[in-house]
Amino acid sequence: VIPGWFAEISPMWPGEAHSLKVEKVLFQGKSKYQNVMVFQSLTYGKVLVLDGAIQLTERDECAYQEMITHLPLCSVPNPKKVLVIGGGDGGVLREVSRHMSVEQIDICEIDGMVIDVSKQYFPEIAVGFDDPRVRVNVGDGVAFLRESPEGLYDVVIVDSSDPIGPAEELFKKPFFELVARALRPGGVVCTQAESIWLHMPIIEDIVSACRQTFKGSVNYAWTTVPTYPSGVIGFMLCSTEGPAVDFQRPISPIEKQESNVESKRPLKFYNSEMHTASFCLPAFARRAIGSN
Ligand SMILES: NCCCN[C@H]1CC[C@H](N)CC1
Repeated sequence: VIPGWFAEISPMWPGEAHSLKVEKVLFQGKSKYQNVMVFQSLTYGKVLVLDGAIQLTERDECAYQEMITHLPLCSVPNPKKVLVIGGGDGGVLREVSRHMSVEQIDICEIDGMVIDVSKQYFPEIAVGFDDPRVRVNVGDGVAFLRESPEGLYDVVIVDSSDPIGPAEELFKKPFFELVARALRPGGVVCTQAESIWLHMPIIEDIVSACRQTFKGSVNYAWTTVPTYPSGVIGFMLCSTEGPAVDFQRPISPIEKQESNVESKRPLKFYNSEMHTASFCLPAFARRAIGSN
């Protein structure tokens, strides 16, 4: 370890470790589920770390939060009911609240410390919790879905950490089956789906579980996030049987919504071209994932 630097060392990405120069550690804690740390970096703003894995930095969180949210929400007409599993930093909530058609935003985050720490150190991200449509549940997303009514949600967003630790169950078929049950016909789920450079075997397992579970379309999209391992992150976009969803052509371009939020805080990353482009895969990934 180099003094003054945070190195993201993990068995999830052996032999490599993205590093950020640390100015000051602002918070260190241990919740019921994981180690939580916040530090001020020299060039990426404040950084949130869970069990040694970078969850977000102020400088590039826009790419992840905007893509994971607007890829699903701009793929269905008039989304009204949205569920976020994970997402305790509030960034996805902030992005969902841009959509004026949305009436109800449920969130189920397992670790209350993540919510508290985000509100204290990342107010620009935790602002998502202020939206009156948001209903917060602190608990396990699997249990939440077991208790939620069938066919309730238009969109489910699974904004999870990595499949090591509290999020492990969120990458397996039984969880996807609970998500499919909670979605309306033609409803859409978007999940955090790791890196095509680092996790092809994991992604292939996720894709095959999703193909067995979601009888609409199953697509993989990806984008660039400099501070995530290998500098990219992917998303599974799946729809249940019902009205067809064409993920590659956004039907409700968010940029054109007359929401007052847009004027106050314009999108930094997502637009319709990036939406369509995010489903284009390099040859090795297309061969492994396929597309339909
Ligand atoms: N809501 C914060 C983002 C959580 N997703 C991250 C994706 C990349 C992982 N290595 C760490 C979590």
